[in-house]
Amino acid sequence: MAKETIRVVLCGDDGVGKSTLIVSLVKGRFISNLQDVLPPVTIPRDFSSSPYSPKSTILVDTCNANQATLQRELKSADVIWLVYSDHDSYERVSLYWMMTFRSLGLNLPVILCKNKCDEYGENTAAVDSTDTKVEDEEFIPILMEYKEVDTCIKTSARTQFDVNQAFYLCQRAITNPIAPLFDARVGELKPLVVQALKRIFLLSDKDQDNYLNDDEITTLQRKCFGRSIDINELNFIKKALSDISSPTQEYDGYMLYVPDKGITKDGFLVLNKIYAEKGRHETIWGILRAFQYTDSLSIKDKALFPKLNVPDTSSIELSPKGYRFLVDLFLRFDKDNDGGLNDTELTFLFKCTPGQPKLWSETNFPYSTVVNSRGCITLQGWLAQWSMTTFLDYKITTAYLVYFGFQEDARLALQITKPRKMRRRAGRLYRSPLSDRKVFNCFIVGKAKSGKSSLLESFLGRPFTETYSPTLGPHIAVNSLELKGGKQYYLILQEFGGQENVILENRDKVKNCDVLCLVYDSSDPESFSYLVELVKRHEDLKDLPVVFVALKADLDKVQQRCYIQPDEFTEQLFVDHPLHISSTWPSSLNELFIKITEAALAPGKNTPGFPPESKINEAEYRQAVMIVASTVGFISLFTFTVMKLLKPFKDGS
Ligand SMILES: Nc1nc2c(ncn2[C@@H]2O[C@H](COP(=O)(O)OP(=O)(O)OP(=O)(O)O)[C@@H](O)[C@H]2O)c(=O)[nH]1
Ligand SMILES: Nc1nc2c(ncn2[C@@H]2O[C@H](COP(=O)(O)OP(=O)(O)OP(=O)(O)O)[C@@H](O)[C@H]2O)c(=O)[nH]1
Ligand SMILES: [Ca+2]
Repeated sequence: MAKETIRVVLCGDDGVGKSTLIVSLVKGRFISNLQDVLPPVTIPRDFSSSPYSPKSTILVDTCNANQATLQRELKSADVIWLVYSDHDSYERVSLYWMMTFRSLGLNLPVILCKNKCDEYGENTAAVDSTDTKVEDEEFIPILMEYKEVDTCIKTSARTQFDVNQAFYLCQRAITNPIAPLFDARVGELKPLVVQALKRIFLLSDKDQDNYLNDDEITTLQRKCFGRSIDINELNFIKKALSDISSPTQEYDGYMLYVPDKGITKDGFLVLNKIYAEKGRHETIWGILRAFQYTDSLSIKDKALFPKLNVPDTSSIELSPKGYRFLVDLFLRFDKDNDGGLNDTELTFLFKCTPGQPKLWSETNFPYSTVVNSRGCITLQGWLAQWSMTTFLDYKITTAYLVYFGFQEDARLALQITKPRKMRRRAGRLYRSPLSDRKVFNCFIVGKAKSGKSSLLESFLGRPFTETYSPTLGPHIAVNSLELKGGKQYYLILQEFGGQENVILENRDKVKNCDVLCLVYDSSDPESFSYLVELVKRHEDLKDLPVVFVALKADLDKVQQRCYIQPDEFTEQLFVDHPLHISSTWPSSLNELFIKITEAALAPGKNTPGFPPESKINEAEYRQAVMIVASTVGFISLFTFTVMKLLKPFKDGS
């Protein structure tokens, strides 16, 4: 609840018992002959209050002698406790008080209270049973006419009858407001509430048979109210739903409850509507809040987008808990158990969300990942897709986990990888090996028509096609793969179409690239010079691990029309010669994807410009000899070392 303090302003005609009610509430007993106006009284939240109740509630007494003060107090109120006690003061409720509130421009909830009810019955015990009818007759026209009137209640400051309850209703008008839930004029739940409750029904219908069975209701009850439902209460609800949907009743023709199956979605909505009509707003709010709804009936941003401190060079991955939740979700929605989610199943899965993430439609989901022969996303693809989503924009993941009904803090479904460390060699920095990451991002760059898209498609296990259609914008593919030893990784491959240069100039994008895959068409003589130019143009790229690839190995290899041939070029950069592969040879592709992953895991070995360790040692050694050879001390030391090394040989021989 946003409000920490709420102000309850008591008003009503002279002598109706305003001051006495306040004292009665605070002291717990009746005191007569009080001063006209009491100073404001602050009542702190007690330990038994709900977490949504305010920290403190201020009760403000008023009198009618000073109109200016009265008006000022009314304007500062959060809720008005309007008291009357007899026929005359009742008449003035609509003739004077409600009019006054409206003319002052107050749009506040009003709790209408008929005090001194001890005077109407012979004794208090009798009051609530015999007098109810009269009260109802008095209250109904006011409730009908003034939507501001939240609830009506009768009290007795003398006998303490329902004084606490009246106070509670004042608080409730703020903490569990009815206005956002129910449209009193048309007598229906408001559309946003209906939408939220439908989503809650979907999430609670675990076995997805469209009924809430006893177990599901019990689980829902425990989630919302922290206790299990009483069997009698449950039977009462079922009977009530059956009764009101029987012939000639209000919901004749509706299916609200089906014996042995459970409560239907309509039944669930009608039940909540009845709660609203009966003034049990807090029950509806209890349900909504358990599912993270705010007072404006949207899901809390704090739940959708929890704060996460992510170091600049870390990445975000799904935790085992996150993967488990997504596996369960997939299996639950794969109704026909064929290992793929078809359109209907996907639509149903996304029903409790605002629709598929924008990122997904932009990346041509499900064709961004593995689909089966019927074009349905498989479990492998589903997990790969979420691994990619989490890597690219983890906020999408936390939000959707909440939409899907992830019960805990969405952060528990994620893990932040260690910040990337840098090492220094020969005066240059390079990326340290990684041990805690399993999702890697690889950029595939190369001349148009060199075969990048075909590579992405084969990565997803799709058959090779001869037809060429140029890639205009970015194109992404994600899949899992296993390295020797059985460790599983996810690899995101991206090509950029016409935007290649723009992306490679963007430092943030390059920072998030784990491996750069430089491809050329070994059957096209004009293909390699493109890469040489590209490496020259973007100096930054030399800090990334790179893998050179010669595509279309099934076609005849030609001499590259370039001042330097591919093998020579890679040698100059101290990286491996291009790997020759073909999208028509699956085993060669496998080799490549493993190589890419290994380059991501051990970036140092694949970063251009670093001679292999042995060559460095040789160079350093030669340098050392030159520096120290002049000193005699070194020579003896050196000789000593050599002798030590030689000795065991001698001994052994
Ligand atoms: N029988 C009965 N008398 C009550 C009750 N509450 C208040 N009274 C009496 O009604 C009279 C007026 O009570 P107050 O509390 O002064 O009324 P008020 O609304 O503050 O009146 P003003 O200060 O004049 O605006 C006192 O004599 C109270 O003892 C009640 O619940 N039952
Ligand atoms: N023989 C043979 N042809 C290939 C191979 N890979 C791709 N092709 C063909 O080469 C042409 C271009 O392939 P794409 O994968 O679209 O090339 P691209 O690099 O994505 O092209 P752009 O999107 O324009 O940059 C297509 O006609 C493919 O069928 C291969 O390994 N062998
Ligand atoms: Ca008073």
